[in-house]
Amino acid sequence: MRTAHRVETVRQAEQTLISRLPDGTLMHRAAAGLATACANLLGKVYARKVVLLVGSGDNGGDTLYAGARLSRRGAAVTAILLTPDRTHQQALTAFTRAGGRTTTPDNAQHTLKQADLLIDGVVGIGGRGGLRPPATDLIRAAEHHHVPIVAVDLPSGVDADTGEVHGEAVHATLTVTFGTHKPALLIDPAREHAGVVHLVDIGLTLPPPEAEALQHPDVSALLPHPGATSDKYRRGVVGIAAGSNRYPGAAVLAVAGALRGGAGAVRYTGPATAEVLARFPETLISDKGPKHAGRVQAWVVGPGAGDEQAPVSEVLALDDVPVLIDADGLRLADPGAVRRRTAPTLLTPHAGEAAALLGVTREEVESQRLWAVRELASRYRATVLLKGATTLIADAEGPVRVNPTGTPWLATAGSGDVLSGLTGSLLAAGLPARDAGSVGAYLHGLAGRYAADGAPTTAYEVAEALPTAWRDVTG
Ligand SMILES: NC(=O)C1=CN([C@@H]2O[C@H](COP(=O)(O)OP(=O)(O)OC[C@H]3O[C@@H](n4cnc5c(N)ncnc54)[C@H](OP(=O)(O)O)[C@@H]3O)[C@@H](O)[C@H]2O)[C@@H](O)CC1
Ligand SMILES: [K+]
Repeated sequence: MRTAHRVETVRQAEQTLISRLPDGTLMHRAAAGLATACANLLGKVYARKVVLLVGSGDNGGDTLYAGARLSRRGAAVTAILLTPDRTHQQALTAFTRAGGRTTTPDNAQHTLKQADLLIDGVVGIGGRGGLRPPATDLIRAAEHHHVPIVAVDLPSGVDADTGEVHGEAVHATLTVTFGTHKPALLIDPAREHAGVVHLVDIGLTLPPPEAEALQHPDVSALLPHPGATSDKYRRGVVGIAAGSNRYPGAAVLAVAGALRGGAGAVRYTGPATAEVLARFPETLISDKGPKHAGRVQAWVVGPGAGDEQAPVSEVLALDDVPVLIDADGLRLADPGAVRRRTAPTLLTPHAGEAAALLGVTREEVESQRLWAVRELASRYRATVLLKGATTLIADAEGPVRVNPTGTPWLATAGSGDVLSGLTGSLLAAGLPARDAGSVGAYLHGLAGRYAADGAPTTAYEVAEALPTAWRDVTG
């Protein structure tokens, strides 16, 4: 599990540790890890041209100490001091003693153009707002000349706690972060600025995180495993109330996902019975609507529903069964009925649907994803899975789960229907809503990568790749 903590939490952990250690220990640990990561990226250090962009805080201090280490290993290191009168003095002394040179922003263009590497020490967890001049022009020049950039702790200009970006921010090749990830390193749009993220352990003891990203072993531990005695009912039956005369395909795709999600059986109700049975004869069919459909351990409602209100209301009224609401169902669901539910409810909007539910623009959701997912969870008293390049899964409180496995190829028609069926199946198999959402998104993203393999793919192929993703995770 990768975990991310807010700035305030990091600072508290730092204070606790610092009081027990000699002065400067943490900064030296950070700088040592940073220098090693830069050396690994460079391949060979000797005679390489390294440029440091040094801001006014400890982030600049880390950068100068790392620059000193690289200089001692034979690199030609030049520090551009953005605010010379506010530079970290001890670090600057160490840097110049190690043979590093300094320059001012006005004289830096030529040095930058020739650099093999730029280390971004403008600002770290103490930053507010986007880049400021003259850093803005220098970063633009480095990006223009394709100089690889290593960001120190965070890409300068991003908001550490929220992943928001107000103004311009560095686009790093590699971010070397200290002690723990920060939410911005997991959550878009900031995450896209971070490149590869490398964590340096500096010995902090940390409380529960603000955000967390599952990895293979975490997902494997959460997946349902049938025992010798489980029959189809013990493994869970998932009900799918989806599709309409206009969108029968959504029902087929939701069932396709549900059949690969670990439930023992899939029960379908809706107008696309013929289409579903033609593709999946193993589906149990009910023509009486959700209320009288028989035993079901979780319902999925909404994919391709069009304007069919009745199934959504019926499912929401089933108070002892977990429910996943997707797509048209989100628009049709009565917010009061969702809030009053006592069994778990999982809402799975994309940014446009989330915007409609919140009464804001899609752009506002895209730029404030953490806020949007938390706000929806709190307004609806539900678990919310906000789809996107990095899907977020949140309850009103507790760590937000960030799914790292997505691929842009998943932005294809019907892909969300597969996800809703799959996730509903995991709910029926007994996973809590947050786990079902995060495991569903993880497998779905991985399946998307297998199905696409670098080329366009279809939602149906994503569903077919789910067993491969499952085996990959558990193997
Ligand atoms: N905590 C830990 O465990 C450890 C922390 N460590 C390191 O310390 C870093 C935090 O250091 P920090 O607190 O000195 O803040 P930092 O990020 O350098 O910036 C503050 C300065 O930047 C300025 N400034 C603000 N916004 C700006 C902008 N947009 N553009 C330009 N400037 C801007 C602001 O000035 P002002 O806004 O007042 O003008 C202020 O002077 C952390 O990220 C890590 O690298 C490690 O050594 C190991 C242990
Ligand atoms: K930085």
